[in-house]
Amino acid sequence: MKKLKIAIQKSGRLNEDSIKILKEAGIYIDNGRDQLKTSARNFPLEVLYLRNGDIPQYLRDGVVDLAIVGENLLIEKGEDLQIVEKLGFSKCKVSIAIPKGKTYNGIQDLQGKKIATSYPNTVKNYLAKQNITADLHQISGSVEIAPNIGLADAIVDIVSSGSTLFKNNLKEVEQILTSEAVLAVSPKISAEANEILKKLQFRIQSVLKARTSKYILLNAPNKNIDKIVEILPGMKSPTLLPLAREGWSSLHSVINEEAFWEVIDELKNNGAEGILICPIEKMVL
Ligand SMILES: Nc1ncnc2c1ncn2[C@@H]1O[C@H](COP(=O)(O)OP(=O)(O)OP(=O)(O)O)[C@@H](O)[C@H]1O
Ligand SMILES: O=P(O)(O)OC[C@H]1O[C@H](OP(=O)(O)OP(=O)(O)O)[C@H](O)[C@@H]1O
Ligand SMILES: [Mg+2]
Repeated sequence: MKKLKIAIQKSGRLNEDSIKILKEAGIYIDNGRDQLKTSARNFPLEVLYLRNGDIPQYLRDGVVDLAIVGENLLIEKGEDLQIVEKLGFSKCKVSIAIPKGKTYNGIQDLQGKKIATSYPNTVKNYLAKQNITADLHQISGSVEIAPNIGLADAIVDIVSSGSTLFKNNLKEVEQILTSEAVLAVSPKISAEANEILKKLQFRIQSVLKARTSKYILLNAPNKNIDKIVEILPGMKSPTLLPLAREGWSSLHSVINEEAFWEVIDELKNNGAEGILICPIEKMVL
């Protein structure tokens, strides 16, 4: 039987969450500590554990059909590759940072300066748009140390919590882009593999939808039901069940987690009681 070939990062920031999202989609694979290639037990999927940085080329060559990769890396060296799904984890920024003590009046301050980065194309394109030319030094890691050892005036690197910048006495002055883990597809994917991809994508979408949604149950006086239905975002027709208590109903619905706390207050102000919020494992639309 034909299998879909997926690349996931062998080790690093993307590895664990990549395996987790497949697992939540009901696809079980080994973690790749010893093997570089494995097959899913219950889905036509072959998994190759690769370096994040090598993945764009493997996609381009058709060595793998798809991959879970950092969006920022596709911007750096895979702009020709198609993203079919944003996966919502490994969120970060790619930013310009300079020593804390230095003043910064704008991008023109970087004209002719030395910039250390692992993402030269991203930096070049960003600066070119603003008519700035700088002296780029490509290094593959520990970029934040560069200004402290006299290698550069500024750096461009990934920022998440900001703690690496802080520890190295640097401050963020420009945000170039935001990134998250994405599912990217090879331009050489076969029709047969594409059919399996559609099935995988459907499962992943169910997982992602469930991750951002909560199931809500509450009791409310019948006279306030219309108002409460109005408050609950996104649900046109919630389930209503009569309670043994005269004049009251139980209302069930699905709400988006982000809107959640604001709505809870409004619900309480409108007489809602016994509010339960439950996680949803899968959401099939
Ligand atoms: N601190 C972070 N917080 C959130 N996401 C991050 C962070 N650092 C990196 N990422 C994201 O995870 C991806 C992988 O980063 P990681 O540092 O694990 O590997 P890498 O150095 O890009 O690659 P390789 O696997 O080739 O060694 C990055 O492209 C970025 O999208
Ligand atoms: O803002 P923060 O939360 O501190 O995260 C940012 C840091 O995380 C990444 O490095 P990583 O830890 O992946 O190490 P690496 O350089 O070996 O890839 C990135 O290159 C930054 O250095
Ligand atoms: Mg890293």
